[in-house]
This record gives sequence, structure tokens and C-alpha cells, in this order.
Amino acid sequence: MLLAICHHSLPAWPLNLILAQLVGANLVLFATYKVVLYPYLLSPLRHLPRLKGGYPLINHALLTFQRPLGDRLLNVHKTVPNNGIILFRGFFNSESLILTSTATLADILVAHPYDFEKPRPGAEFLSRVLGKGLIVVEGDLHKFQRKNIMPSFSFRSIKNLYPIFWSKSVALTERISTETFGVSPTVDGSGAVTGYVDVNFWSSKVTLDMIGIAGLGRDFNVLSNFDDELVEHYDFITDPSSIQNRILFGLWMAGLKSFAKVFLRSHDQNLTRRTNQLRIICKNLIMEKKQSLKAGSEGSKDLLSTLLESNMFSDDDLVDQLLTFLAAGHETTSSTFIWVVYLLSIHKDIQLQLREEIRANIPHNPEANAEFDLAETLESLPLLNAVCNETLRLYPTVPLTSRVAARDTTICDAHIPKGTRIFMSPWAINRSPDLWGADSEEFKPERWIDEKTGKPNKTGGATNNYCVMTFLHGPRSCIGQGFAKGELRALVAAFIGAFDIELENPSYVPVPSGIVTTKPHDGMPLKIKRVGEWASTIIWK
Ligand code: HEM
Repeated sequence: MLLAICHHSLPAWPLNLILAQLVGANLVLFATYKVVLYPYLLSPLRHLPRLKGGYPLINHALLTFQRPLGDRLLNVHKTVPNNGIILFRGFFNSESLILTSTATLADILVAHPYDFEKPRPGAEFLSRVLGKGLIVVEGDLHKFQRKNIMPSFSFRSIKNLYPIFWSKSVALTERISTETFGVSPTVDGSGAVTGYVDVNFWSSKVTLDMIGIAGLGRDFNVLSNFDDELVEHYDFITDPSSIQNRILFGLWMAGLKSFAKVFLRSHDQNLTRRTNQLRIICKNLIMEKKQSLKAGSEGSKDLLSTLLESNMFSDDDLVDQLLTFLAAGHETTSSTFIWVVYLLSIHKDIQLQLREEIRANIPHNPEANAEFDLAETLESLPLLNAVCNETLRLYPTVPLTSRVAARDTTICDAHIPKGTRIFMSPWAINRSPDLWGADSEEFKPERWIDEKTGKPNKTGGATNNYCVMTFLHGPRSCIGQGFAKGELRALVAAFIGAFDIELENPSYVPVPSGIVTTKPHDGMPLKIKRVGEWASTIIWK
């Protein structure tokens, strides 16, 4: 009887529908918890100063994608009152943090850097090409690699690389001269030979040549020869203008790796094939280098030789590191050089003073004078260093980076739950009026010159080192910063020593763009003039 009543009163739904309803109800409960209860009532982050407003559901999710990268964050730094940490909400109220003070940055980067890791999808994408290179590994493996690679980037090792940086910088000016003035030189009213060049095209070639010789011990000579096999594979894999590369990267970042492999099958297979080829070429380079070291060949100062001498890495590990140096150390310096050229084109007075300083202190062929200390001179010229440092401040080529808390931890006493995403913007910190004053966004190289001594200073007049975040700080800072600054000094000195430059179109305002590093979106077309004879040798006083 009871059974009969139940049978009639229960709806005649199949079991799977009931299950589906249970799952649906759970999903609604879970979504309510994630989207409403946790962020508004339970999250330990909810009391932090917050960026208000935003779009429904996505809130401020686009904040970290908007170009120029980091510029919107600068605005957030300026407008949201805070004590070093700002909370913002993204898709479905997910929470992320922006660090704005030198204290919170020092805490995460130096006090407990291994509590924070690089976001996994990006690191996995990179490791496809770079294997387990320094830039992508975490924890103890990172500590081991960093400790054993550091000596290759020591002050002494970099000093030994200056002659390479100089000779490639001079080769750049010669190549540009041939291309620009060689065929049909134009002479302007003052009698100077004039021409037009997009320095964007040449700058990534010269920095690739530099990292080739100074890093791998191989002269690609891309300045003159455009068909090196390694360079061709490398360019294909890293080409930021390739739509397929962009889509693949976007899908990986969204956690859709498997879908990406099917959707872009042939491109994906091509990448794998080229990556394998790259690895074979690098392995052969390592074999050759080993043999030449065994044969007692002297004089190799490149990074690979010093890594081989350390005897701490297998051949496969070395391949990962070589590819890492190529990837991390090529476009970054080349972009910075382009921004120096831009700033000097629009600040003619500084350009003139700099040329005087360079020509008065550096012979065009320093190698002809054994007494001349090129590294010492380039590192001590006040205006040269001031111009390089001020450009690195205003145009950090990695304008935005992020971390994820690997465990429950703290930042300056604020509790940070595991999994919290944290953004740090070198662009925003380097331009912050709180740290640099009202003229924070102006190009003022003199900040970097000590008023009393006239010598370069280390902080640009700011209160501490953390006011410049271009290379970050601590154990995950850029290991190649000494290398990059050496390249930049040589490039700027050789280029400005040789040419008078101005913008081809005086009203051109370059827009920084790029996926990870920033370059001017439409290149850097210049009008250049060869400046009269540069003394070949200067008698060093
Ligand atoms: C102006 C030029 C450069 C800039 C602005 C720059 C900037 C940076 C930044 C911001 C990071 C940290 C990224 C992060 O953790 O999110 C980094 C890491 C790194 N950079 Fe550079 N870089 C430059 C040149 C170079 C060069 C020339 C090399 C090598 C020859 C290099 C090798 C590396 C490596 C290996 C790392 C990973 C370090 C680690 O995690 O321990 N970089 N760089």
C-alpha cells in the first residue's frame, strides 16, 4: 500500500535526471561559495585596499593585458590609496594582488622568494623550448642552477666580454653606414652625408650576434648573413608576429594545451621539429667546444666555456641553459637599445653632450691601445651610464611579471593564501611619482649623476634600489643584468659616437607593444648623419 502511494507521489523521473539535478545543485552551491561567499565574507584578502568598479563578472580581468603593459597598473598605483598591496578582482570575482611599495617587493623577492613561483601555464609553455633552463625551474633545482651559473656572469667574466660587445657594436655602425650611405649617399645643406634607417631591424641582429659569440662561442654574423640555421629555427619558434604562435600561447595560458595541439596540429608539430633541431645544433656546439677545450685552446671567454669548466651540468642541461640565454638575452637588450635611440633623438642637447663625452674618452679602435681599459671606461663615463640607466628605468623591457603563492605565506604581515596570483610591474614602480617625485615620467639622465662628484650614482636619487625594478631583485632577478648593461653601453657609445640621429618623422610617438617584452609597435625609423672623423686612437691619460 505504502509502496503504491510512494510510487504515485514521486515524479516518474529517471535516476540520471535526479543525479544531474544533484550535480547541478552542487555546482550552484560551489559557484555561490566561490563567487560570492568566499571573496566577500571569508577571504583573508578582503580587507586589503581594493580597486573598485570594473565590468560585471569580469571585473578588472583585463587590467594586466592592456597595452602598454603596466601602464594601467601605474594608474592604479596612483589612484588607489594603499600600504603596498592592492587587491583587484577578475573573472567571477577571482582575487589577485598588485604590489606597490618597495617594502612589499623586497619581502616577496628577497625575504622569501621561494614561497612564490612563476605561473604554471606560462612556465610550461616556455619549457617546451627551454627545457629545464634557469628561467623556468623552481625550488631546489633553481637554487642549484643559479649558484653554479652565477660565476659565468661575475663581474670579471663580464669584463672579459667587453671587446666582443665593442667589436659587434662597431660592426653595426659599419653595416648601417654601408646600407644607408653606400649606394646613393645624400648630402644635406651643411655638407653632411644623410640617410634613413629603421634601427629596429638592426638592433635585434646585433644583439643576437653578441649573445652568439659571448654566450655560445659562435659567431652567427647575422649582421651580414641572414641564413644561419640556428637563427632561422629560433626566429620561427619565437616570432611574436606569428598569429599561430600567439593563438598557441593564448590557448596554453588558458589551460587548453591539449586542444591547442589538435587545433594547430601542423604548426605544433613544426614547432616540435624545429625545437628538436635547435637542441641538436646546440648539442653539437657543446661537443665542439668540449673538444677545443680538451685540445687546450686558450682564450674562450664565452658563457658556455665557463659553464663547461664548472663541470656541474650534463650536456642536456647545458643545451637548456644555452637556449635560455638566447631567449632571455637577445630581444630584451635590443628593445632597450631602441628606446635609448628614441629618447636621444628627441633630446638633441643630451645627444650632443653624450657624443662629446664618448669621443673625448673612447678611441674608435680601443684594441689598438693595450693600455686602454675599455670596460673600465665604459662603466665610468657619467653621461653614458646615466642615459642607459634612465632608459632602463623608463622603458623596462619586461614591464609586468607575476607570481603565484606556492603555499600559505605572508607579505609584510598580510596573510596570503596558497594559489594567490601576485602582479609586479617594473613599468609602474619605475615611473611611480611616490617613489620618483612629480617628474617621474620625464627623461632626466642627470638623476644618475652625483651632483658633488660628477660620477655615476647607483640609485638615480631615489631612496633605495627597489625603486628600479627593471631586472627585479633577489635570487630570481635577471642573472644577465651585468651582461645586458655591458652590451648597452657599448652599443650606445659606438652608435652615438658615429651618428647624429633624429626621428624620420618628427611627430612620431612610438607605442610600446609586444607579448612579453616591449618594443615600439611601428619600429624606429631614423634620419641619420655620419659625424666627422672619430679619432682612431686616443692617448690614454
Ligand atoms: C635589458 C635587458 C634585460 C632585461 C630588462 C631583463 C629583465 C629580466 C627580468 C625582469 C627577469 C625576471 C623575470 C621574472 O622572474 O619574471 C629576468 C630573468 C632572467 N634573465 Fe634577463 N633581462 C635582460 C637581459 C638578459 C640577458 C642579456 C641575459 C643573458 C645573457 C638574461 C638572462 C636572464 C635569465 C637566465 C633569467 C632568469 C633568472 C632566474 O630566474 O634565476 N637577461 N630578466
